[in-house]
Amino acid sequence: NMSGSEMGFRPFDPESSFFSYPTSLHIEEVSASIVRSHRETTQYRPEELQALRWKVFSREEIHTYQSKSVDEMWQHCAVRLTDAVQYVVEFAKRIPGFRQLCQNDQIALLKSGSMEVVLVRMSRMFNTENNTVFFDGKFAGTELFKSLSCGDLIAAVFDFAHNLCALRLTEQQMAVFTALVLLNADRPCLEDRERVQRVRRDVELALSHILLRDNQESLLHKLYQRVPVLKSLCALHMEKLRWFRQLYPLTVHSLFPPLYKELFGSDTDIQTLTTH
Ligand SMILES: CC(C)CCC(=O)N[C@H](Cc1ccc(NC(=O)CCc2ccc(Cl)cc2)cc1)C(=O)N1CCC(C)CC1
Repeated sequence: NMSGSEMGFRPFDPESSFFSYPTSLHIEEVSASIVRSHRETTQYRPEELQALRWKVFSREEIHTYQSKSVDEMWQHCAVRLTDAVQYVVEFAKRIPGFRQLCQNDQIALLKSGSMEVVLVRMSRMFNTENNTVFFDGKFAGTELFKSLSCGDLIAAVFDFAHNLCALRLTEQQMAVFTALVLLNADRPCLEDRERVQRVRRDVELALSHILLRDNQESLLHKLYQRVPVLKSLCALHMEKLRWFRQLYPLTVHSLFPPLYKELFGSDTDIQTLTTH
């Protein structure tokens, strides 16, 4: 008969790292709690978006958007963007371990990660059949955003949403993936990277556990491959925003939502993020 160690049992050794390794029950709890937070903070459930799928803007409605001035349309999108970011902030606060990070690190992770999560979540409201994204209650094609005059950015946003949508992530996979996007220990200005890494480790295990259970381990590699594209898309957003702010400083200063400036502006005073 096989000896104890051959059968995979280890002698009890409280000093070994084995006992700090989270149990699969703990990992189940982490993924269940992240999926619940995701459901509570995504504004629309998949079945609702499915039902709205073919509500597209009429030619007249598209024309109305296209006749807006550049700064008017930017302001309109900034409000929508801030709205989406607000829900991501709520989601982050409910990720197990996030609230235990120091305030500085919570803000640093949100400043650098919330836009990325908005862009990942956008793939949930993308219709790959007619290349439209959900906006203002209906589905819109790229032509609707013409007056933003940043066609390259809009094309990149639609491309990214299309490719991610094609992976057909389940809500659970999306929930845990977006938690991983936020819990990035390599972000700038973090005070306690090891702490972020520890919180991240359980979420990494949760994602592998979910993909293994769904028999979709190949998805892990595909998701990690999308991360650099996500980063470049955010960088493009920031670049365009700097371009816009140079052209319309007053609009950004007085008409953009405060949260927007805190998150994407350079000024560090972050009141809205931490209070609500
Ligand atoms: C009801 C919820 C389920 C929908 C949640 C949701 O994800 N909404 C997004 C948020 C959003 C908004 C704008 C962008 N980017 C741009 O418009 C590029 C130019 C730009 C950059 C910066 C500023 Cl300040 C202003 C304009 C990205 C994402 C949304 O409203 N969208 C999707 C993407 C298109 C391009 C615009 C409309």
